[in-house]
Amino acid sequence: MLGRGGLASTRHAAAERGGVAMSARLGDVTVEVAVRRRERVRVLDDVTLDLPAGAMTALVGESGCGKSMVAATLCGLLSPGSGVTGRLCLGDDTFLGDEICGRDPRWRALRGRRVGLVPQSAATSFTPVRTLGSQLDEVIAGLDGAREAVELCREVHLDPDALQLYPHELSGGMAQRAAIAAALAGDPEILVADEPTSALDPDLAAAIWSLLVDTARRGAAVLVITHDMDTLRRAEECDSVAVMRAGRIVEHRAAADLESSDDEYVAAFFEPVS
Ligand SMILES: Nc1ncnc2c1ncn2[C@@H]1O[C@H](COP(=O)(O)OP(=O)(O)OP(=O)(O)O)[C@@H](O)[C@H]1O
Repeated sequence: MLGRGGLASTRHAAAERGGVAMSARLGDVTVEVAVRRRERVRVLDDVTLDLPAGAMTALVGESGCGKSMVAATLCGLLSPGSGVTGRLCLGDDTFLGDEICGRDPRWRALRGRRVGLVPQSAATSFTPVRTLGSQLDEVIAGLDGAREAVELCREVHLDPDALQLYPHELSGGMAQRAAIAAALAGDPEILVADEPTSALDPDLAAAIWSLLVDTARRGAAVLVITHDMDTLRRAEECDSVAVMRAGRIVEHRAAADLESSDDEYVAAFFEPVS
């Protein structure tokens, strides 16, 4: 049974913030990251992506196509020195061009509280020298979270005994669930999860997908970046899937429509594995 504590609290948080659930939109966003002095590489190319409140969106694409860059852009975590054009709307806040990078002061009130990230490298998102419990407590206190660490653990199907452990004592799957717990601590209205089930067995992966779908159904805009096409196929409640290639979104539609796409690259993602 999935924890329901966050259900009420996300609605409550949204109500306190004005009653309007937040959606996110990337509009014509191009990102170039600095690789050497005076040299930049284009990693996102004119990306437009709508993440409506209350909807679960998946983002798929070949390795290196820019999925994690979309996550970093949505969370204001692009590296300093990146060149950005376009527009990012997070609820009523609009960021233009380089404001998207993350140094704009408005990001401080947004990160964690309104926009949450489950990073791809879950294990390294915790410091190795402190227990998971002390780190989760700190995140909850910093974000004025409504739920305690034990409650968050139960919500993500992690045994609360794990709170006593140091990060190196967690399995990959435990670290992944701990990172999801940390991302949920501030009840964000926009949740970006980068490969949240890559280290989980199929049953746990399905449970985490249900949790993410629930998070969307209670009003959050949820983006899940994934290679886990089996779980994605079973997640019937996923509202739409965006497919990326070489820094661009090539299609964004309901999963059922993408299966019959004329684009071979897109259709290949949805072919059943024999
Ligand atoms: N800091 C950086 N400096 C230079 N290039 C980078 C940097 N970070 C990412 N890239 C490049 O940006 C492109 C997109 O990377 P990204 O991590 O977003 O891909 P991805 O689709 O998430 O891949 P994967 O599925 O393997 O995680 C890649 O070509 C990568 O090499």
